Amino acid sequence: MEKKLLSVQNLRVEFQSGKRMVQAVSGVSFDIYPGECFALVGESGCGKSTTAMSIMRLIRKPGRITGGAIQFYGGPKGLEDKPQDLLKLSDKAITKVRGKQIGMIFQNPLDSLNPVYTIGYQAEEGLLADGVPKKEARQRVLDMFRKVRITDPESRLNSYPHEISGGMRQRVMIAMMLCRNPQLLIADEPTTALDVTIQAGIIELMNELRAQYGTAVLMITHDFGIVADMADRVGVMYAGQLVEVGRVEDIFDAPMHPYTRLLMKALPTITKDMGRLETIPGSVPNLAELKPGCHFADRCPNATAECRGQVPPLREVEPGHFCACMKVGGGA
Ligand SMILES: Nc1ncnc2c1ncn2[C@@H]1O[C@H](COP(=O)(O)OP(=O)(O)OP(=O)(O)O)[C@@H](O)[C@H]1O
Repeated sequence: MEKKLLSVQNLRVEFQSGKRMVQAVSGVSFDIYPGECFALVGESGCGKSTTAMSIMRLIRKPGRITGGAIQFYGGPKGLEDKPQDLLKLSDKAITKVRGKQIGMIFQNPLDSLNPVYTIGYQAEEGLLADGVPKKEARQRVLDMFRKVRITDPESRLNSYPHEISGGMRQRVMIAMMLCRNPQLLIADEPTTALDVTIQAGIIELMNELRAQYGTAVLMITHDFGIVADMADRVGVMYAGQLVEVGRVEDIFDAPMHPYTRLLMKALPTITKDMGRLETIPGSVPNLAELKPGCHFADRCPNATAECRGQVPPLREVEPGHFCACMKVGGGA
């Protein structure tokens, strides 16, 4: 069996909202293999970012990880046989994993960059923390700036974050993360804030770098176009749960879950040659008031009484293709 890099097991995260608990992530499990791109997709509020932030242990109050394990097999010298559970690491130990072994880029790079320090200083900081000598750190940053095609990289080192464009800032972030040679890069909607043409360049760049460095990517997106361009496998999230997981070609050719099918029909990138755009009737349930049974039942064209009885488990319906629906593959 292929070795895993990361295994998220039955992750649960909740947020306290006044007196109520919002179940942002309810029992999510998935694996990421070395070098692959796994995409988490779903409508806004379904728990994608919360899942990603849990891996980095960046959930802050009023949020709390209430259950599960996040087994990480990455080590300083490559894959380890015995994983470490990121949820059990001390604060000091997780700080060493963050950035060095698992990097993360966000929708808005300005949230991660400090406005008062130059880009060069910030990019070198991580490498210096890894014990790389100053001169070598500068050279590595410069080499990576060239790789991500930052124009005039030497003078960019002395620029402040607000002095460069949004697309260039995202290139800087990618360079900053990849120069530390992480085994996993988490990218949370990295191109959503950018113009379409700039978006395409960033996706192309990420694909190139992934091929070159063998970095696995967890891509968080609501855009199936990006999934098609980048992902090897996809996990579709709905109301804090994974409802379908499979290879990208299987999900595109034969989506199994009614939510995945409706989500794909509702996307302009998928339907542009097929005519009318459809919308998914109803709205995402309130995560503080989840009813028993399948969370999609109220919006599902196929739902019957049995769907409201219990949450359908994610089952392997075909090799490598998992679905959580009572009506698919002979029920629960
Ligand atoms: N700091 C917070 N306080 C309270 N609730 C939160 C907080 N952060 C997230 N949530 C709730 O957790 C749920 C999942 O949010 P999350 O941001 O993970 O979803 P998402 O799929 O990434 O959506 P988006 O694409 O809009 O970021 C939502 O119901 C959201 O309201």
